[in-house]
Amino acid sequence: MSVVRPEEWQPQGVGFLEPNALRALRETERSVLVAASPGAGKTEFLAQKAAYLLQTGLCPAPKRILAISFKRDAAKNLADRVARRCSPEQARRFDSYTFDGFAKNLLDRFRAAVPEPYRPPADYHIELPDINHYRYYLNIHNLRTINAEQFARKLAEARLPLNDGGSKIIKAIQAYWNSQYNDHDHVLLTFSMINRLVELLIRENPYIRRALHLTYPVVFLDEYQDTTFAQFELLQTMFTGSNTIFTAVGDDKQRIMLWAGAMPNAFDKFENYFVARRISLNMNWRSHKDLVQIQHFIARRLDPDSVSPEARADRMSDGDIAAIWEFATIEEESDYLARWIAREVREESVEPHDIAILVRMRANRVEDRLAAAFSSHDLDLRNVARNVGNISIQDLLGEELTKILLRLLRLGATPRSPENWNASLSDLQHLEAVDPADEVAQRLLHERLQLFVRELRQTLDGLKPSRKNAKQVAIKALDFIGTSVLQRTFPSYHRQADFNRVWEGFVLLLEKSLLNTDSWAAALDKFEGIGQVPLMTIHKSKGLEFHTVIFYGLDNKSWWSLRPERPEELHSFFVAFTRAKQRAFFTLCNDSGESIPWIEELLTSAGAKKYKPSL
Ligand SMILES: Nc1ncnc2c1ncn2[C@@H]1O[C@H](COP(=O)(O)OP(=O)(O)OP(=O)(O)O)[C@@H](O)[C@H]1O
Repeated sequence: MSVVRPEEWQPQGVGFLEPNALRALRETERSVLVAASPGAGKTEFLAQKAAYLLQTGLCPAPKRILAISFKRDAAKNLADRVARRCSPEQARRFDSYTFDGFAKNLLDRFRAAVPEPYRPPADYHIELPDINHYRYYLNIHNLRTINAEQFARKLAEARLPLNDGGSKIIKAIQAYWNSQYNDHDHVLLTFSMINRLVELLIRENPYIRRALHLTYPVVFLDEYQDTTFAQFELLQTMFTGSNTIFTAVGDDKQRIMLWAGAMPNAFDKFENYFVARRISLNMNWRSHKDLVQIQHFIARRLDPDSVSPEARADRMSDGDIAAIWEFATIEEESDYLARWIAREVREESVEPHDIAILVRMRANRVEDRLAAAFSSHDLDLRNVARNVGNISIQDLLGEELTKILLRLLRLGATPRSPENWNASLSDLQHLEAVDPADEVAQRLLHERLQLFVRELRQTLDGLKPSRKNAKQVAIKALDFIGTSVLQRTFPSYHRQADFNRVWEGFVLLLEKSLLNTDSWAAALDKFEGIGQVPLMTIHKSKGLEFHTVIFYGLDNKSWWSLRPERPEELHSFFVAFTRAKQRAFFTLCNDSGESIPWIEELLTSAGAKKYKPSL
């Protein structure tokens, strides 16, 4: 693999990077904190910096880059961007994880080294509790005087081992750990407990620490503004004393996880601890000038010092770009949205998956409300938070197993697909650990894939694309790859229960996608959400972007917490608004609640209109 000289390296796949982005990219001696507004290209910058370090040999093999994002699909998005810009061998040295995924991976690999009495059995179960879980626990254990939110926060932050003679809350936390470990055949761990276990494991184990230092000279942190105290502490425990250089990107105005323990002073902490250089980006590549102007008006409410970014995208539509749509009834609202989206798809050629419906909470309820009207206009609504088995659709799509099997199925379902062919070949090389320079082995791999694709095409040609045939087809693809090969290659599938969760979700979603579908190719599109209108909470929309965003429910009941005295809610509002490339609309329905005057005033002063729409 040829190495590019650093001074000759050029940005990959984009025209150019702004001077500050280049400065931050070439800074490899010191940690950097890149602070910038929505759409400034922070995630893209990380992908470019990864390409720079990998292609110039500044991060030489076998050393790797560790990238940590907040959500599974953000980690996937970043890994995909790097894969598009680098050779497969280079891209494989880019480890893109979520915080939770990385911590769990370390726990599963080094579980035997976790000190007693905290060492969990290999078949521990993962629990995803909400606040009611803690309320219930405190209630039944007569600990009602302890506030559940405070308990959850402290549980996430308290260092292990817990001190026996500790305060009341520490004693309650110790009792909680005991109760989760009580039944040895059914030990239950939450991700915050896993974080604490791994922090203890690494603190106590200099060998693991050293291995981390040697493996990862470079660490990236995406959406850094929402890092929690426990996550930051884990990073400190892992990398203190190393030469690892950190690059964090984030936007203070998009901090939406304060309720979950995000550090309010995350940026200062980073600068001080890592002696980092702070660099700002000044462009907005996502949205056009008129929309950026409205965004900036809202941004100034969050931070009076915020600087107006330079908009780089073109405006593509003439009509309204931001408005509050008012409706009398839920039926009227659902009908209008369905008809409006259907018209946009038909007449303006906007793809259904490029029009997102965002909600503050309770996406399932909104899905129930909208589904009938949407289907009567031949629109499919995809609620990405819905679970298929025990995994959400959004998470499932970020899984390696999903990516590998989907590519194979696409090869079987479409006559020609060079992109999937190359990607599948590269998957096989990786899974079978074939040396790219070994021509004989490469040819054999090629022939194996060719044979399989021919067989799969024959199978699919003779098989009705129906729900009952989904599993048979999925098994065919899985058998070709081999369960044990996947489990050996990806640490997150080592435990059978983790593998099964993803595999079962894959089969269930394939079955679902085959309902009322007349071809295998169309079912795979449905599987990926192509041609469907996504519905998600603001939290799930972080880091994503859409041609048009429709925020559903700008009323005082659907968004009761949107009050001037709760700045973090305005942050959420800002995140929702800034997902739009071209237009952002808000619905207000009298059946659902009353208007929120201060936010309406903010929007209308920024340039948005308010009216009762009709088609
Ligand atoms: N240098 C560039 N040239 C052209 N397009 C770019 C460039 N940088 C980013 N983009 C595009 O701009 C959009 C926004 O980029 P990105 O998602 O990286 O922004 P971000 O700062 O991470 O946004 P947010 O904080 O809102 O999630 C993407 O579509 C990306 O492909």
